[in-house]
Amino acid sequence: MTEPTKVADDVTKVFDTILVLDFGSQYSHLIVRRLREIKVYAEMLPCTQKISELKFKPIGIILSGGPYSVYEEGAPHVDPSIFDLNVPILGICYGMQEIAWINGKGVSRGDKREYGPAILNVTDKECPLFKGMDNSRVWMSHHDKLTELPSGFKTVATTSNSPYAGVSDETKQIYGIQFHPEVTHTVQGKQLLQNFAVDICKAPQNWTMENFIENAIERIRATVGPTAEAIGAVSGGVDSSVAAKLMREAIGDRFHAIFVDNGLMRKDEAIQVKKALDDGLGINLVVVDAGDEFLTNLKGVTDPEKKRKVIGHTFIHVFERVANQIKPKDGSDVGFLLQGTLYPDVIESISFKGPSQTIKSHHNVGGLIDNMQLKLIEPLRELFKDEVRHLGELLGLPEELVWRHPFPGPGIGIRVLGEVTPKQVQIAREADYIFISEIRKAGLYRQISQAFACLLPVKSVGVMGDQRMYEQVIALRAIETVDFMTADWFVFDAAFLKRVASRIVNEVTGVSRVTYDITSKPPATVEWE
Ligand SMILES: Nc1ncnc2c1ncn2[C@@H]1O[C@H](COP(=O)(O)OP(=O)(O)OP(=O)(O)O)[C@@H](O)[C@H]1O
Ligand SMILES: O=c1[nH]c(=O)c2[nH+]cn([C@@H]3O[C@H](COP(=O)(O)O)[C@@H](O)[C@H]3O)c2[nH]1
Ligand SMILES: NC(=O)CC[C@H](N)C(=O)O
Ligand SMILES: [Mg+2]
Repeated sequence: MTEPTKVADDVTKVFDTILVLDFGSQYSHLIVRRLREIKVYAEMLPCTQKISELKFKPIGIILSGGPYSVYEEGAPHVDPSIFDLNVPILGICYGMQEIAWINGKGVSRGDKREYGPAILNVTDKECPLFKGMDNSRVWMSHHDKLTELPSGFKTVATTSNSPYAGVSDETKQIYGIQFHPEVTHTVQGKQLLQNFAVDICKAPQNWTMENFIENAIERIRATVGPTAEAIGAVSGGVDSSVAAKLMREAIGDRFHAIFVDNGLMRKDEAIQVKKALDDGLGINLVVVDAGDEFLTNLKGVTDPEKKRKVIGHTFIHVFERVANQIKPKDGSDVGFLLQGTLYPDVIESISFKGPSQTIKSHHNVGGLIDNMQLKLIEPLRELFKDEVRHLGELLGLPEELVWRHPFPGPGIGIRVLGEVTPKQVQIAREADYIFISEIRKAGLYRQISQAFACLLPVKSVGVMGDQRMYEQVIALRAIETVDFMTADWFVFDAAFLKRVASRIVNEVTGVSRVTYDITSKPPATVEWE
């Protein structure tokens, strides 16, 4: 008998990991991002993490910045046993002040706040942290400062305002910097993080999606076991499609995907999703046509929040009904539920929000878990969106699917302002189709983060073929964004907008006017409802 392959139950057992301890800086997650970009695996945990309860031994630790002052009562402090792990440590801003506070308490409020660029002067050219760096711009964001060197440390870099811009204790491999290497304004920030991770911590630079895939599939197999079956809701969006494809690779047709056509999808979407997932990727897909149910429940509802609730509840209802009809071959019950949770969701739930606030619990799709008592599988929970896209490409998902603009679960339901009726949905859908087709034709689809058409519940006068028209208004929205938290409107050339407007009023019955939304987020949100 052959020994079963031993499967690591956690990514940190396969990839050497740098631990980022978060003190609540708005940039903390960027430290993780930058390390991943240089193929070093990193995970973030709150600064209050007890080292004895850590599931893995990191190869290095980074202490992030944070809004507090180390000398304040109630300020967060790191578990001092990080210093007993004998791994390199890098403190950034608050992180450096924390190291100084622990090693001599020389931290106090500076005369003036320093926010913005400074020029780095590397005074110790031998310091491995600053290898290849000098005279470049770094980004500062602080008010507190070191008043003296922590014991055992020396100065390795300065700026005109910060005599302790970089400090080190090379025998213990502990480093501190006052500026933020994780933001792109720090020109050689990535170089510094690479110096720390690769040269000082000896990180192997093996974090690639090629290396991730195999292990992820093995981990799913080990979790689900040889006979159990799993279900998952898929939308045709990139996250759920990539997660579904991994499940398919891991457990074949013991994975059942459910796609709910809520009648609020884009034109031909249900057909396309079926074609891509079922025919294209061999995923066991159940398509549920529930359009009537959604539209019936939406009758008379105009309040945006109420609409979202109605759509959400109907979705859970339909999903549960269909899930209960799926019976595994061995007569048992379905045991697992797939969810496409990504690392930003995880980070949001573990970020350090301050001593007085409780840490937010993980939010997830539709409350399915509470109701369904299924065990959760989240194969993408360590990944950022661009990593998921790369994974999708490697798994052979079509480009069209991998680079699809995000589409909200409530779909056209929140893009028809006012009451959602089949007729209104049809108008919004046709206009959206023309807009997106023209964007594709112009080769702009990948430059734009998200684009769609909205139907406004106002009427406006027009004239067409000598006849008076009194019809509705379509608003077009196209945005550029990195993270969808902030966004700016996309600048089309006038000829493009003319073409789209003319096609929509000519081809879509019920529209007399087209406008283009030129509001940034904030203050406007991406969706109109
Ligand atoms: N019409 C649908 N049918 C089945 N599941 C759905 C549907 N719409 C949304 N979902 C579920 O809700 C989850 C969250 O949707 P969300 O839009 O955030 O992610 P996505 O659709 O997978 O990816 P993307 O962010 O690229 O749209 C999906 O992953 C999927 O599990
Ligand atoms: O799955 C989703 N369910 C929703 O209820 C939902 N509401 C907004 N969005 C998408 O989130 C991003 C930011 O949108 P807002 O600026 O409108 O909040 C944009 O990409 C929106 O399309 C949703 N996605
Ligand atoms: N960005 C930071 O980490 C700031 C740390 C500390 N609150 C200061 O003002 O210096
Ligand atoms: Mg989606």
